[in-house]
Amino acid sequence: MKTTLLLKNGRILDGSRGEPIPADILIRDGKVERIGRDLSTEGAETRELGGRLAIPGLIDMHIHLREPGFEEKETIATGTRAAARGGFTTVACMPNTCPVTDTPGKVRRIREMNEREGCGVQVLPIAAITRSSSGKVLTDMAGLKEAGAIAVSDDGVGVQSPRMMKEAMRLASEVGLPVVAHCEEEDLLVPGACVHDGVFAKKHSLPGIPAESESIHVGRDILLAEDTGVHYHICHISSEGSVRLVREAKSRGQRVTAEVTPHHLLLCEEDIPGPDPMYKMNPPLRSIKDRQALIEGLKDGTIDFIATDHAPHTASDKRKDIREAPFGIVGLETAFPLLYTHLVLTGELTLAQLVDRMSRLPAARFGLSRGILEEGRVADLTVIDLAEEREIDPNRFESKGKNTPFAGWKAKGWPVMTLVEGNIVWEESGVRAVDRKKAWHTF
Ligand SMILES: NC(=O)N[C@@H](CC(=O)O)C(=O)O
Ligand SMILES: [Zn+2]
Ligand SMILES: [Zn+2]
Repeated sequence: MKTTLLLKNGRILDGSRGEPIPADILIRDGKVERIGRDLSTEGAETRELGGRLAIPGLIDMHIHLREPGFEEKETIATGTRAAARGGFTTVACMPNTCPVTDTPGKVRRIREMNEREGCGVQVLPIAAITRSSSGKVLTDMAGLKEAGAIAVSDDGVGVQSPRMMKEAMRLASEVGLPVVAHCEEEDLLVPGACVHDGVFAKKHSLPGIPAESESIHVGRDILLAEDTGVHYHICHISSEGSVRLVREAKSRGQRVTAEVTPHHLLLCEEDIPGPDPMYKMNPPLRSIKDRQALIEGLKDGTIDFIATDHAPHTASDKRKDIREAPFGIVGLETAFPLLYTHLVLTGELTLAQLVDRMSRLPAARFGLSRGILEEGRVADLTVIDLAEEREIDPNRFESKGKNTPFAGWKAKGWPVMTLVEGNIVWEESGVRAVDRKKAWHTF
């Protein structure tokens, strides 16, 4: 049942605007009906925002929900709750489940499971490029699209054969699906490679993953995509070389987009305290130079937006030796506060730029009619408390995955309420406490 909801005294910031404006938001029938001062409506359910920031619902185009097949790591129920708690109203889930999402029926099943078990967050399935993501036979992309897949990806592995990739791009272009690429050339990997092939690997005598194993695929795919006209999107871009290649392709007007994760923006190999699997993810944390190139690329638009690559694993998975433990860390419940605290408050990005790169831009690049907070739009929005500082405690995550290197970090900018299509899907108790001055971000 859709109700009328009135959010009082918010500060509204949409990535496309520069400054937040103080206003109330009236939501009716799942849409933003009015944004303005001193709104009132008989009988509306009301929330006092106390000057807190209201932004378009965050959008994460790269997460792993693990269901079906790996329910001990995450389920659609727990993963969508983690998304809602992190302020995300739309997430796109990768197909590396068991079985791999590689048929129209499996795409439909994810959507049905989300209808039944999800907490209300919009889940957009990404289907596989090749059957079982084994790189050999293309999937039925027309059928996948018809079933509701929004893109194709073999995330978890790179498509090794350039011929296969070229065929995939031709087909994807024909049916109108973006190709979302996990860029990794296996010929450049050594067995057990688990961290970036750099100073940390050397110090701990660990087999390394070279930066070129990513960038060689980025370069290859940009060349392959050129005359197919496909929308080619690069997952979790991590190296300076890859950023340079994307910048060059964009300067020629090619339809290439890229995402970067919070952890690659905030950490590099020098921040890894020891051979701890909590710092093991693919691609690995690279050099400080790579990290700086990612921040630069995000600022100048070479990198289009931020995606968490939320990759939950069990505690026993992550207790293994770093060579054996699986790659991946969770991200949904810490992304916004970490980036606000460590990129906005430090002056690297403006708040509006961060919001834009986590809402409007991912939506725009994938043609989703979301990510903008204005009258007449779908009421997907998130309320953020910019003032209160809290420590990251994985035990309080809604996600089953507690695998984060950010445990114990202090951050500000916590989501306190998340609305999808006008329904409150997550609300923190205590949100009503009002201390306007404290809640306002100073510009
Ligand atoms: N990023 C990771 O380290 N792991 C992902 C796979 C992937 O995104 O490539 C996973 O599924 O666990
Ligand atoms: Zn990947
Ligand atoms: Zn991934």
